[in-house]
Amino acid sequence: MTRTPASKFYCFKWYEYDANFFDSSIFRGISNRVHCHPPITLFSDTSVFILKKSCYILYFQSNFIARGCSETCKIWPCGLTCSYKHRNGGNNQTFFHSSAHSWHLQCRYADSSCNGLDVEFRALPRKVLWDLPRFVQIVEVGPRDGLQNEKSIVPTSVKIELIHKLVASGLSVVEATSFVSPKWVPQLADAKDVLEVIRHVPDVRFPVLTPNLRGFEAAVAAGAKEVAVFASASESFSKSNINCTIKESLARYRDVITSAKKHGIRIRGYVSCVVGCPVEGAIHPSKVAYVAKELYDMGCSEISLGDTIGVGTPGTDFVALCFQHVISWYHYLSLPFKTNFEASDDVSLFLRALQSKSINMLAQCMCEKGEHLLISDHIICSFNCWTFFNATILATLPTYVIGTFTLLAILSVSGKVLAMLEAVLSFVPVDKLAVHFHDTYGQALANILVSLQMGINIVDSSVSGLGGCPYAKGATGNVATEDVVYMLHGLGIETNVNLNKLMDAGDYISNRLGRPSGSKTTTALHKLTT
Ligand SMILES: CC(C)(COP(=O)([O-])OP(=O)([O-])OC[C@H]1O[C@@H](n2cnc3c(N)ncnc32)[C@H](O)[C@@H]1OP(=O)([O-])[O-])[C@@H](O)C(=O)NCCC(=O)NCCSC(=O)C[C@@](C)(O)CC(=O)[O-]
Repeated sequence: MTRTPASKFYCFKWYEYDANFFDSSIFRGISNRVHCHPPITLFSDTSVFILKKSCYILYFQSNFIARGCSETCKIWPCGLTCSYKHRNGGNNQTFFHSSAHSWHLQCRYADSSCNGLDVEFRALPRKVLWDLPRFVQIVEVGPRDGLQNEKSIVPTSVKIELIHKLVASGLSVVEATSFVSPKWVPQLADAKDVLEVIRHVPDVRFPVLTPNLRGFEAAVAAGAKEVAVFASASESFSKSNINCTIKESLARYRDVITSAKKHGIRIRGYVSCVVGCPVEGAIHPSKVAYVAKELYDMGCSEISLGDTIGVGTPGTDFVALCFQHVISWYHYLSLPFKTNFEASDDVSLFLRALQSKSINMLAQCMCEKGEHLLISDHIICSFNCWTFFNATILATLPTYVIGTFTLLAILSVSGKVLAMLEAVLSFVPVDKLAVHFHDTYGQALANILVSLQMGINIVDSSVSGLGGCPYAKGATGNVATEDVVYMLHGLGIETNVNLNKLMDAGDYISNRLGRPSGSKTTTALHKLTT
């Protein structure tokens, strides 16, 4: 299986089947079914395919599917009607499918009426879950993120016992506490006492939060071997959480990181509000990419992307899909770029980026020029994007209109996890990224799954779903570690965590806090055993 990272197309050969496959009843069954649907002419969401002597499938992200065979190899832009020559029959036939959900329809349809499609069904999991990691590193944040929001002070001994229980379940990274101002977070005023006891536990990493040099020095004095700095992609949240602008926070963290490097201390970097902010609403991916890049360039060994208020949803939206289509059209038609968009040089630059590369470069362009581009927002107001959903019209529109449309599409992707990840991945290697989802809207597991599909294999979570940020109004707890482990094990992904022991830890802290566990897995399994 090969992957073309530059364009974010995924291409893989249909390697189970050789050319004989196309003569088989399976293929004929599918193709007959497909022909029952009207051929598509426009926007078949993400279906794009390459055909050679054997069959290749090429698709955007997790969507597909179209297939066929031909003697020639050609990449078709999304949504074009495609004719191909069947190697035996020689008839030209239209073979694209027509809608975003075509894949599901196709399979179900085939199941009810075609023989021999079992093979097709057995291949399903591989198609859907083809790129998941084998191992996921869980970063347990319960003792810090989970407890920091608790109103009544949890005794230090309880915090220490909780950490021991979490470690006993197999968790090897446990964020233990914060060396922040006790005036700001009174619950964690005992950071030194907690760390001094647990730091002797072998083979476990205990990162602690440090908001400034003062916190860093206190943490090192207490025996910290790993610290975490926490910036925000939202200016408003930065002010309410750490009382400074994003720029000021990055300057502070530069000092912390410089000092940490001297001490040989590992640094984790957080970016908060990566999809939404309680004050500013949707956060543009370019802002997240900018902060993540800064932290990474400074020397953070891992960047954790936090959906602080849990508003993110996994998917891209229809407008964003259209954005992808626009790019395809540009590539396919090699449209000339009349940079007659006189509004600003930045827009011209942006259009050139659009012409030359993929969404990655656009994200980069947005990151560097984002401020100016956003100023150009008014330009897009006069356009109604729905007018442009027809690809034929798109192809004939003056370049600047398409550019405008694209701006609109980009602006509309805010609040979506995939778009955010894609922007960040332009700057930070995937193995240096972690995700940190609060579960306010019940989207955390879905967001984790798409993050895994994007190649990320470090996931933050909190035992019993404890947590919430004292400075993020309305935010509830992190996704429960028990639920994450249950899902990962269900997917066949290793975590080295024993779910029963983890639930013990969850029960322990829930009892101490006097409320039921926030983990659905724990609740369900307890019901079974009582
Ligand atoms: C950054 C500050 C300190 C600025 O706070 P400030 O008031 O602007 O700073 P200051 O320098 O004026 O200090 C105020 C007082 O705190 C003291 N102080 C100053 N620094 C420290 C320190 N390190 N340790 C102990 N004490 C400290 C300092 O000495 C002074 O004491 P006073 O002179 O008034 O007696 C403050 O805003 C703060 O501590 N904020 C932390 C807030 C916090 O912990 N939020 C939750 C964590 S972030 C989060 O949850 C998000 C995350 C990471 O989980 C990811 C996600 O979900 O998105």
